Amino acid sequence: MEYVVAAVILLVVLVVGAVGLVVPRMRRRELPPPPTSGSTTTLERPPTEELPPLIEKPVEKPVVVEPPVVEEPVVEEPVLERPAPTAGRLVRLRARLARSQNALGRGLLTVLSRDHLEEDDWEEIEDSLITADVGVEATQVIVERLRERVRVLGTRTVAEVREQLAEELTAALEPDLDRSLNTTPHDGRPSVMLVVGVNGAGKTTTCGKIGRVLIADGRSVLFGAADTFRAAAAEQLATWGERVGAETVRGPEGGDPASVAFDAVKRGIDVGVDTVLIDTAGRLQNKVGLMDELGKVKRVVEKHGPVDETLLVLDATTGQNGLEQARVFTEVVDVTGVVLTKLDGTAKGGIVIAVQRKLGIPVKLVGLGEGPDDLAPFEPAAFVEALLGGDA
Ligand SMILES: Nc1nc2c(ncn2[C@@H]2O[C@H](COP(=O)(O)OP(=O)(O)OP(=O)(O)O)[C@@H](O)[C@H]2O)c(=O)[nH]1
Repeated sequence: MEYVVAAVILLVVLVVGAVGLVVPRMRRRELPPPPTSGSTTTLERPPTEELPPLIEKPVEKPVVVEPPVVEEPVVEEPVLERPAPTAGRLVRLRARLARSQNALGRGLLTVLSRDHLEEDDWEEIEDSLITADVGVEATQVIVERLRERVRVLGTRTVAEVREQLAEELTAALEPDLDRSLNTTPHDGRPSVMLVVGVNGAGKTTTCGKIGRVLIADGRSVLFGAADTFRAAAAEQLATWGERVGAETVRGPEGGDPASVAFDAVKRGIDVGVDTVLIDTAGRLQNKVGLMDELGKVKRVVEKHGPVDETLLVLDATTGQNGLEQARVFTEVVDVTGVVLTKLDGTAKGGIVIAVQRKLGIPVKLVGLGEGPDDLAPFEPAAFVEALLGGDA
């Protein structure tokens, strides 16, 4: 009997043990399969960074006391411009001229390339020059001389005749005339330059450009805004001055131009500049008024000493008409040089020859654009090359 009881107990123990082993295995089988190495499933790690820190340190933030923002006025140092050097300017600006002169150059070269120059051909050459505003008289002289040279030469090539025409045009421009500007101070005072011309011719702009030319060449300049008729003119001139570091003496709008001119020269003497440039008004509606005003400006300025240079500014686009206006000025003041502006805007560059011939005054400067450095000392040979549109 005892054996039976012992056997039953043993059986129960075995059964309980077997059940204990089987049940956990069955549970494990119900779990999802573990990820294999080729699977794209990504292992998700617990975001350790998101775990709360074990000990939270209190973050000490410095207390910043922002000063109140005080806006200081920005003092801008004026940046002075450096004008382009004047040497070789005409050659540099030649393209401007050549562009508007193409018709003349091409026309002339077409005629010159003909085998035999007949009477009609010479007339065609004359017409081309007259159309370019060279002037009838000057054209006749030029063509006559060219014909003579071609006749004497006998055989000729286009290049040779073109060269001879260039020489004749250059000769008509009197290359030996003195075209220098009288801008050197003397007798302990600055050189004084008056700039005159009809309104719109480009006086104020030219004054500014000349100032830059002089400064580029190492001179010191002072502007006198004696065009009190147009308030904007004084403003315009002062702006030119600020850009290159030249002082501008101005007067009240509608004030006495002679008084501004006088003050400008006085100031120029006091501060010891090299050149005083005086811009004047150019109302031509009333010739008597203009004569009176300009004459007075000149007389008053001359209380300080003689005017050294009087430049007449002429708009090249007004052609032969401009010549008549120019004459009025030569009657009032002793014009020593001509500035021919806006040559970039006309195909009639021949006006330079006509102006010099009619007025008997050298063209000293030419304006070839609105840009600040678009003013060039006049060089006859370089100008003619641009006129004919060939190689220099
Ligand atoms: N294309 C071109 N324009 C020029 C040239 N010179 C001057 N101008 C322009 O001509 C216009 C008249 O120039 P101003 O200098 O104001 O003429 P102004 O003679 O002083 O005129 P007033 O003060 O009214 O007597 C301006 O728009 C200039 O930019 C030049 O050589 N070429």
